[in-house]
Amino acid sequence: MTKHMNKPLIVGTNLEMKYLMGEVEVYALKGVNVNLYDSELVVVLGPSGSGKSTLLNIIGGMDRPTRGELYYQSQALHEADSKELTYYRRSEVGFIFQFYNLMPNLTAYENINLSVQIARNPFNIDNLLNQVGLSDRKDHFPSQLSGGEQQRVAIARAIAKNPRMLLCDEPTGALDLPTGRQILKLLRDFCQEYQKSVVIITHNTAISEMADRVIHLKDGNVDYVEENQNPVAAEQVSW
Ligand SMILES: Nc1ncnc2c1ncn2[C@@H]1O[C@H](COP(=O)(O)OP(=O)(O)OP(=O)(O)O)[C@@H](O)[C@H]1O
Repeated sequence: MTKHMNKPLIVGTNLEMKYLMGEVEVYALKGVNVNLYDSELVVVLGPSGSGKSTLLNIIGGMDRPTRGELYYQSQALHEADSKELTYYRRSEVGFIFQFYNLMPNLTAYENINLSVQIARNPFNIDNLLNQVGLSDRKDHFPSQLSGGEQQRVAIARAIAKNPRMLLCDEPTGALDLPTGRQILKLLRDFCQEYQKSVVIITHNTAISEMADRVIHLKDGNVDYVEENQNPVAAEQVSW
């Protein structure tokens, strides 16, 4: 695939994550290799406990691997100090979670503005609200919005700072099918229009049909990787 002829944005080699539970060592990742590219939508699929969130947290600079190497372009994230990781998270990574994580006391506009204020080269908030179909809801508080609307605000907030990649943890997990499709379409559009890297972790195998690449995790390892030459449109995903 031509995309993969470009230099990868992220190169993770032999990533290991070990937790100590009292005397017991738990390996959430056991030596995972992963590359991410611009303009590519990757789905990470795997059963509960297979290491999906751990991998996303490492790629997003929230945790450092206990072994292995992780590069963002030429930056060695596995060796970065917490200040460097904070800067990386702020400027390069947008996060989207299952339960939106909006500030309840701020309006839709103000929630998005939070991320704009820490950005070097942010997008225009009104344009983004328009793009996610929420111009008429900008002054609403999260409690006045449906789940799908809240998730659209969360996506606008993650995109607003113009990150190089979007990392999404079960972004449609709390939504019905039509609303979930709208969210998936926004993620695909962001990937395509702005040539950004999008990673979606999920239990939902149906979502993998829209991915350019699917990484299957099993018990802390990459089980296998599939490439979709003809990913389906987000509107056609069904579960
Ligand atoms: N902070 C932690 N301390 C100890 N063990 C942890 C910690 N975080 C994760 N683990 C363990 O690591 C393994 C992988 O967890 P992880 O959350 O990455 O899986 P997951 O695939 O995202 O699961 P789910 O789909 O249920 O969210 C699990 O066995 C989990 O219990």
